[in-house]
Amino acid sequence: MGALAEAYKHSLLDKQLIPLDYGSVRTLPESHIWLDQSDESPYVAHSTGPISPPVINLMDPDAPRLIIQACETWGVFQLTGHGIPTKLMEDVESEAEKLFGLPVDQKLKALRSPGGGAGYGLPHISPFFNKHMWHEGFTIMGSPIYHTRQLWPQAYQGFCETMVDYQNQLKALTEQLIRIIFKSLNINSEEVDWLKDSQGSSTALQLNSYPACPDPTRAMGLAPHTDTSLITILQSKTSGLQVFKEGAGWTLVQSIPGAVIVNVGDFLHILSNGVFTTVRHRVVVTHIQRFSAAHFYAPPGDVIVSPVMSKDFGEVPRYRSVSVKGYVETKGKHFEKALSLIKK
Ligand SMILES: C=C1C[C@]23C[C@H]1CC[C@H]2[C@@]12CCC[C@@](C)(C(=O)O1)[C@H]2[C@@H]3C(=O)O
Ligand SMILES: O=C(O)CCC(=O)C(=O)O
Ligand SMILES: [Fe+2]
Repeated sequence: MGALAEAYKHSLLDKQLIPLDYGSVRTLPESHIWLDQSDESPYVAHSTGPISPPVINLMDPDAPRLIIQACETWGVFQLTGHGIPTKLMEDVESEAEKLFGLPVDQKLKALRSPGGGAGYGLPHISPFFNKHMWHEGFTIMGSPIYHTRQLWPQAYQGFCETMVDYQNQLKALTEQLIRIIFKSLNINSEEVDWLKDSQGSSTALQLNSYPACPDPTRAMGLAPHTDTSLITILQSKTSGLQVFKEGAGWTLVQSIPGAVIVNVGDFLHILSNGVFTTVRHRVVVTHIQRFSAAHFYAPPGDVIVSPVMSKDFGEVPRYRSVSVKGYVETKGKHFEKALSLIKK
């Protein structure tokens, strides 16, 4: 929990956004047609593209080098050999399927309150767009019990156990990756208090559902964004995520069974003085419903993030120092402009 709970708090105050009853919609409503938004149109790329992000096995002795390289070139890679049990990954997916399969009235009982971070609802970034996304999400920050009880007054335990187990394992995996990455940044993990005793770190688990869509090429699953995190780890059985790469455009990340997708977030971008790419990504939809689970990790709110200075990462800082809290607030107010607002 922590600082991430404050994300987009203010942008939501004036609008209560409620997901559609997707199951009952036969044609795409005007409010959900994105076609006119030129190069941002979901229609542009439903294909894989000639190149795609690297696949890295964490057990490979060469993994650290490959990870650093991927952070620079793509800002995203797929990871195998990560140790997250297949059974747990499957359970997360099937619990998500159960949750989003509930009747709308039931799901609305766990609706995110205005300005609240956790619960059921449309993406937090929705107020920055004039069209709605073809999406419904369930955000977990800290214990999932409060909102899950509203969904299943009696039978919330199985869901909660799976999510808590997943949160713990994903947090540990994220911290393992951070240690690898910090080495290349010349940061001694042993001297980073919040990493040694990660109590204060902020995490969030986002379950995403992209309902079956009657008109996929004109709808947007999740609008282009970069993540407000140090690192995000994503799982999905089905493809749908696209990443933007300079020179290649929007590229579909083909799902590999058992692999997770790791992406660089804004904080790692700042820390690396802009050398690691905070990857812009979005989600396309199809006639078939898709689920994903994204785990966000950020340092505690009062930690100051400043670009590291070295031969490899530059002698001149490209960003001003920011507190995690302060940046989350700037992102919530200015979204895409947040990084440029803290440029030197
Ligand atoms: C911890 C986070 C990170 C959040 C906000 C908060 C909780 C949910 C995350 C997402 C999940 C869906 C995409 C996104 C863009 C959104 O709308 O909500 C993400 C956002 C961010 O990465 O900025
Ligand atoms: O569903 C996906 O593949 C991506 C989700 C995502 O980008 C997010 O939750 O931030
Ligand atoms: Fe994302």
